[in-house]
Amino acid sequence: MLFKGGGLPHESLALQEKLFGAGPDYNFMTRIERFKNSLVRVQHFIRCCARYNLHDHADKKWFEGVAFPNEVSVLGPHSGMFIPTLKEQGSEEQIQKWVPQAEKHQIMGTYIQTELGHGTFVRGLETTATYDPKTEEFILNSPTLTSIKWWPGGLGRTCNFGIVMALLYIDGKNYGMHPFVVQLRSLKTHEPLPGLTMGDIGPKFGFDTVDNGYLQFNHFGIPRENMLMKYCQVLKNGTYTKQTRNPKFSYGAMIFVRSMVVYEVAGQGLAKACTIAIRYSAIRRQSELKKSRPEPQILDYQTQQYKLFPLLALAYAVWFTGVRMKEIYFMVNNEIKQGHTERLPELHAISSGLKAFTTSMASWGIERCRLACGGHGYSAASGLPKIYVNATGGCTYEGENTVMLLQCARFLMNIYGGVKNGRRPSGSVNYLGERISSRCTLTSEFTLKSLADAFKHRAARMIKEASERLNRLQASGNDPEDSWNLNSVVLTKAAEAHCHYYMVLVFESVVESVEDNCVKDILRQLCQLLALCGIQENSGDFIQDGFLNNDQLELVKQKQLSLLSEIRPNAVLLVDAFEFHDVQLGSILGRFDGNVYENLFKWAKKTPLNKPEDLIHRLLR
Ligand SMILES: CC/C=C\C/C=C\C/C=C\C/C=C\CC/C=C/C(=O)SCCNC(=O)CCNC(=O)[C@H](O)C(C)(C)COP(=O)(O)OP(=O)(O)OC[C@H]1O[C@@H](n2cnc3c(N)ncnc32)[C@H](O)[C@@H]1OP(=O)(O)O
Ligand SMILES: Cc1cc2nc3c(=O)[nH]c(=O)nc-3n(C[C@H](O)[C@H](O)[C@H](O)COP(=O)(O)OP(=O)(O)OC[C@H]3O[C@@H](n4cnc5c(N)ncnc54)[C@H](O)[C@@H]3O)c2cc1C
Repeated sequence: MLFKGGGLPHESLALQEKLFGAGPDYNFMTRIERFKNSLVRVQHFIRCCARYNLHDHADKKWFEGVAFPNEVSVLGPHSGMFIPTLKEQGSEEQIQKWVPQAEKHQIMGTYIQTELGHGTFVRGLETTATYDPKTEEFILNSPTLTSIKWWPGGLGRTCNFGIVMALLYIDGKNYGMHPFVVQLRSLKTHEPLPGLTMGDIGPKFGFDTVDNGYLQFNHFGIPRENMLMKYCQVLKNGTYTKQTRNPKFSYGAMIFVRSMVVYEVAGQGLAKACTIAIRYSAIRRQSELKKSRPEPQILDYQTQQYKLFPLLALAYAVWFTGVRMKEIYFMVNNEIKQGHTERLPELHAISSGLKAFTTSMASWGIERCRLACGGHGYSAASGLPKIYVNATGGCTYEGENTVMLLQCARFLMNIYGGVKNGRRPSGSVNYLGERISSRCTLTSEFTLKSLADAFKHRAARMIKEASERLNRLQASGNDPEDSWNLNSVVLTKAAEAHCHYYMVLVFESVVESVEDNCVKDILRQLCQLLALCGIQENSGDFIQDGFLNNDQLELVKQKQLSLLSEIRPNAVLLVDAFEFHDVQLGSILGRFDGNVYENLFKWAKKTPLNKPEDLIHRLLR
């Protein structure tokens, strides 16, 4: 690991200091300046990776965090979607043709699926790719206004290639959604190729550094060899062949990004927000805790601890869960490459569920961190608004969270139905094969095992009840689709309970794996706090069937509050342990040296509005 802990080559840091510190500050730039500045950093990043021979994924990711603090560059869709889709869905010949060019950034690609009229419902997408055996071409077309491709990152001005998801038609027959490699722009002039209308979709809530764009096809021909043909082929004469029963293999890129989003977006975003809010809360002194005593650190107020320490525990939980999610993705993906696709449904379900669960929790948590920092939290100097607007995009892209929870719920209903027919579940849903014990083992000791068992009980009960309610709705005369819709709120909650249990279980396993007793004790406190807050915030789920009673809930609340003061002495160390470099944090409130006020004043004086300009003076006269 070359860079972990900030071993960044000096000139890159100097560049980052210049770009963020001494030079034009992101916060003082217009959208176009931010976009152009990002492109400069993309070029610098690519040169540094070549110069320092950066190939290790973790090193590149760390360096990306410095080069693009709390923002996505066009490298996101290029390396996170375009290249993986080529590798996963391309034939050997196609991989050889395009992947080397893409990895050398000779071509820059994106993933082009969403349309003006459809994003969630992939089967409702309208762009067509009609095979013409005479010219041995696919003719791509946007048949309607709503079929215009809309949102893909980098599509507006930057990318010259893309993977286009389109409906394959041969001899009038619709074969469904397939991926096609499409050159979008001339490699010489960078102008859109004839038959393509392209542009940027305009300002957004965040993502200022990415040109999310639109693309309209007007009977645009591409060679037959440009349909990615690992799993399905179209022969010269138009014959369609396929090597997989599962039509969802073409959805593979989405599973990859969902699996990465848990760590890269939710985990990193929440951990950074906690770092900023907790460091600032140790710096900021305000009000009077005791008469005639100095103003205390705001971190000494119990309410401030109650706001931030559960989020710190959550940040650690999402971080560990994101690491586990990546491990599972690469393990199952390797199995699939060897033809073993049995675990694809579970991978789809857990990646959909955790992507939704963690990005929702992280968005809520980042905003709570901002609110805990008073007025300076509302300043762009805190870095928190930028972290929020970029992280919260993860609740929508790669599958809107409600829809993703319903996909997870669909899998849970299938598994639960199978258990009733004698099938033994395994992996992340193995607990659904166990008898649900109504006996609560929680004691005032609050062992991690007893806490995890409480979340297991809650998830199993809610999944069972969702399944039974679905059956009752159908038994009372509703057709399957209406029954599903009338049960969808209950289904999403059951999916959330499953993901919540999964996250507590992962955290418990990490704590048990730690050998250093001091670290083990501190992480155990965080895991306990995570679980106790989960019980308190969802207490209805735990008392509904009598699993927990009021006395036990009172014990939960007391333990939760006592943990706050136990965690207080280590709170700053726990955020320092994330090892974010100041440039990665992008926050004056969260500076490692704690020198907030002096730098806040310096920063404010640099704002363009303070530049003496006749125009403004004239306006103000
Ligand atoms: C670029 C990032 C790089 C790296 C990541 C790191 C960090 C991220 C940082 C920044 C991100 C930067 C930019 C963001 C980039 C964003 C890109 C996008 O948003 S791309 C577009 C994403 N769009 C979607 O996700 C659309 C969501 N909709 C769907 O996926 C499908 O429509 C849906 C699954 C909802 C329904 O599909 P449908 O065909 O209708 O199937 P149905 O529900 O009927 O189910 C049938 C059957 O299929 C199973 N199934 C569904 N999907 C999959 C799948 N993907 N894999 C496997 N199986 C699947 C489903 O479970 C069901 O099975 P059963 O019949 O129940 O057995
Ligand atoms: C920052 C960002 C980057 C993106 N990058 C890309 C990219 O690179 N490539 C790309 O192809 N796309 C990209 N997208 C598009 C993204 O994938 C879609 O926005 C997303 O899939 C949601 O689809 P939609 O916007 O059409 O919302 P819709 O599908 O119209 O959903 C709108 C709302 O309707 C409700 N809803 C919809 N369907 C259901 C259902 N079945 N059950 C219950 N409720 C439902 C939900 O509340 C949902 O929020 C990006 C989007 C964003 C915000």
